[in-house]
Amino acid sequence: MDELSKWMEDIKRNLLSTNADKKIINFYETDKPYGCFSNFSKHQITLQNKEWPTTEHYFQAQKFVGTIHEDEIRLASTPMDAARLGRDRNKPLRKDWEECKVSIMREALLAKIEQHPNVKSILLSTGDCVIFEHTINDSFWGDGGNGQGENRLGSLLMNIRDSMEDYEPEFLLPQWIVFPDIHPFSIGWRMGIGEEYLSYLWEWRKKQTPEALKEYDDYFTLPDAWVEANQIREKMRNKTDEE
Ligand SMILES: Nc1nc(O)c(N)c(N[C@@H]2O[C@H](COP(=O)(O)O)[C@@H](O)[C@H]2O)n1
Repeated sequence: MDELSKWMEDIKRNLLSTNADKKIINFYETDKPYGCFSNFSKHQITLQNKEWPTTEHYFQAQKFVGTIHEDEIRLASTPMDAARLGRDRNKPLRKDWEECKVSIMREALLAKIEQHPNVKSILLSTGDCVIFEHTINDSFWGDGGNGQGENRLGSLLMNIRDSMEDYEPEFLLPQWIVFPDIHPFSIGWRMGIGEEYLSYLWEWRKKQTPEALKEYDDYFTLPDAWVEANQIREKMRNKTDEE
């Protein structure tokens, strides 16, 4: 690599490593961005020659493997029902549950990711972001809502992501997070570091699937100043078209 190319690579590396602490994806509700990471998301999996409506159904049923409760949970109408049945302590919980529950969760997540290419592409698109199941309802699988939880579900997702063959750690935050002081109408987006960043962001976006970009755009919502600027731009464009 020649001197100039090396210098440009260094600039790019420095630019993309800023704001690393903001590379965070919180998920929980299935109807919110990155909700496909939740075990309650409606992604059917096939495991052990059986179909499971969600990873939650599979996970909860494995607490009673080999008993009538396993199929009872598999056939539950919703993941919430499956969780309720699985948490019923009147049922005979398998003796080794504490030792095997994390590997069973991993098995279920792997099946979901391998059997649903859209979930796989969304997971891969998170690059080197830290993924949290963000909820006060769970301090083992989730982050406890205050970051003090163990976040085992988020960690498993990251572990699977990072070991995938086509994994690329690159993840670019939206421009308004990286350069909050550059106004949407500023010349700063058409020259210098702002323009440079937009070109990297554009290249990165081109590598993502439409499903992954939808999650990204829904998660990183435009700040008011950018919404207003886009509306003004749109008005100006329409006016020019009319003339
Ligand atoms: N929706 C919901 N409500 C709760 O109260 C929860 N703890 C969770 N977390 C999810 O529950 C599953 C594990 O349940 P167990 O408590 O180990 O039976 C797992 O899918 C967590 O992500 N979700």
